[in-house]
Amino acid sequence: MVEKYKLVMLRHGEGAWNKENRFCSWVDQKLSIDGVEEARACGRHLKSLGFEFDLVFTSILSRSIQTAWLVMEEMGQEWVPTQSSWRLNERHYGALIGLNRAEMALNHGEEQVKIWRRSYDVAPPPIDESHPYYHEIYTDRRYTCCDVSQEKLPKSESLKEVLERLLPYWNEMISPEVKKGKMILISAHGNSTRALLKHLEGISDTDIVNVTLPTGVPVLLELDEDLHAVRPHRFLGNQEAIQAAIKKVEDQGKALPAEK
Ligand SMILES: O=C(O)[C@@H](COP(=O)(O)O)OP(=O)(O)O
Repeated sequence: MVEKYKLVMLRHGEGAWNKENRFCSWVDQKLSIDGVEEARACGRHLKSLGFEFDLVFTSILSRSIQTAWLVMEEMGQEWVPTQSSWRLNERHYGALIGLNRAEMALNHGEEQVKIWRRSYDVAPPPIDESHPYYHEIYTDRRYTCCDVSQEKLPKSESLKEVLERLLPYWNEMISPEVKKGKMILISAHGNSTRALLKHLEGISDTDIVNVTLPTGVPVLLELDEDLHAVRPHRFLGNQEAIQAAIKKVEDQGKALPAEK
């Protein structure tokens, strides 16, 4: 297979609740101080590699938008048009939103937490009106401007369901631009990026369990003319540091507190 297009994807820099090891999902947390630096470092790295973007796509959550701004500012490419959609939002973690992963592992077991976090077709229990963040999410003005009505927005999602709501956006808005030869940056989230990687690389339902994304690290995907990946995705940067960052994210689901 011959490489024809390149695509850069990104999980935003560390958010405040990533630091506290809480499921953040559709709660609109800002980047932590470390997350701001991760995003800036990512921009500097992409600049040093000579990337020139034509279009940026983000979710409608601040941490993904803020990351895109910082990356593009460091690159001196602030002028590049940006489009945002709820379809790139993080997976809706339902009733788990706001809960601490290590406490959940203590109460429900590490295996169950891994299933909730990384399985392909298991959705966490849905959020309902009694949940402390329900009203904050569903009365937020940003969800009145989506291409589906508020009542149709998810109350919890498996990775499969994330892919189902993301694919129309990929097919209609992003992939035509890639096919025009535009260099695209997608600044999104751990699980919305996993869903897209699964689709483009043809990762199996069982192998996707082992894909974890660290925050603030660019992911390069090389695609053929039909937009299939010609080789597995590559994380750009210091590979040893990236592997350590991936392990840290995986360890967030262990019953012992993750190392800071
Ligand atoms: O919702 C969240 O807390 C994390 C993902 O959590 P895990 O799937 O890693 O538990 O999403 P992100 O930080 O990428 O927006």
